[in-house]
Amino acid sequence: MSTWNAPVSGPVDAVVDLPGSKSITNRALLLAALADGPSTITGTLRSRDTNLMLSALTGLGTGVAVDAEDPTTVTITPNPMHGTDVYCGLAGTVMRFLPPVAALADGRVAFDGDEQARHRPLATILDALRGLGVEIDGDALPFTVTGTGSARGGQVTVDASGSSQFVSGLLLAGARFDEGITVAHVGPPVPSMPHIEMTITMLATAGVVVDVSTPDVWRVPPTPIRAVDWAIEPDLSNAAAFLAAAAATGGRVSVPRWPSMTTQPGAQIADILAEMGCAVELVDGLLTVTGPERLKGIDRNLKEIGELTPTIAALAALADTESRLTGIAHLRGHETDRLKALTTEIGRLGGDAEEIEDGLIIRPAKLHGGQWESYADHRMATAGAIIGLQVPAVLVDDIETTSKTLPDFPGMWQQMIGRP
Ligand SMILES: O=C(O)C1=C[C@@H](OP(=O)(O)O)[C@@H](O)[C@H](O)C1
Ligand SMILES: C=C(OP(=O)(O)O)C(=O)O
Repeated sequence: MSTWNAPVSGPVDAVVDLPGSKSITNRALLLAALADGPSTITGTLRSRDTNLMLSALTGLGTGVAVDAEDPTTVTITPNPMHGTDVYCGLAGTVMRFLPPVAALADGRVAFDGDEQARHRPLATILDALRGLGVEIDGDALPFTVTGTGSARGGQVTVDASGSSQFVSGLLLAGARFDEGITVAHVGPPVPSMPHIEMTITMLATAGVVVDVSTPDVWRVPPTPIRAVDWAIEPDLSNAAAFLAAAAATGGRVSVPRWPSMTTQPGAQIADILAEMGCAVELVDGLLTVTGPERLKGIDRNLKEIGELTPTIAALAALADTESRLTGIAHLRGHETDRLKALTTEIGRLGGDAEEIEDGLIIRPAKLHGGQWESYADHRMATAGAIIGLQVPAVLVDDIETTSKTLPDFPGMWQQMIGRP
């Protein structure tokens, strides 16, 4: 683990091409492994979270062939699945998406992950699978799923207010259950609904039509999952951190290959930056953000786009007016308790951030340099980098943790500010 002196920068002027989306990559890999034939995936994100998914699928028996010249082109060949050990790291998409897949394996699948991952909520999905007759030992990491080669499926009720990934996980594998699956949510609203839309849209592309005619109920029929040669979009949530650099420095950042239609909630960063005072334009797939002289705070419910919070909070700490970020109580169960982490770290630099029941209030304050802890959270590390563009001597610990979803964040950042 190394301390990284976040570089200060004047107005940036850069084009930043982002690697593939974590969320789309891990869904595509999983669907390909359960499909009715081989699939080739292009633009595959190769980062810690997606490499963990690839290792887990390999362990379960799936054929994985990586192109020798282009590691982002991966061919997946489905095979009957068997018992193995699955290491989840800190990846929500691995620890929540794979237990239903393990239920289809013939044998004992033992899951474990990083120390911090042992504190992320999992019981909801493990209890749901138990309710469908799957043998599971444990309520959090580490736990085991003992599969019999098939799963009955059926109807299950969950409280998914802690994470949309509980619903996505059940839907992604549900078509392969004997009776399909019907998931009903009962409880406070589900966060990150666009990520459930992403799941439903990708299932539809693979020939699985999810019935969404009743609110908060998702019905997946038992049907084959078609093989699809997926082309992965750039990661718009990671793009957000680079676009934020334009906002923080009064500079300009463009991201090519910005999809005209997408299920990625990260696309909403464009609206948010506009509301904070940036000029935003999308021309022929190139999204360009030009930062203002003075950033405005924002009053916004971020329930749908919780994963953008650290990026938005970093900008809020640099803004001239107060920000209220609400609808994000569930961030306490992300990679770390992000509400506590952001409040603590912004405060350590002299900022004024207050944790409220479902979010944060961030008031204008003069910031100074100091230590910025990452808590093994990639988005905390990038939030420190954003503040460090304007505030000298922000020392970000464990910058390597950004490799969870980006293979070379420090290199890309240096290149963006023109100091490779
Ligand atoms: O399904 C997905 O790919 C994700 C869903 C969201 O999780 P939560 O609903 O737990 O916020 C999001 O924050 C996470 O980064 C990725
Ligand atoms: C919440 C996140 O990740 P995970 O997929 O591990 O839940 C995130 O990337 O912001």
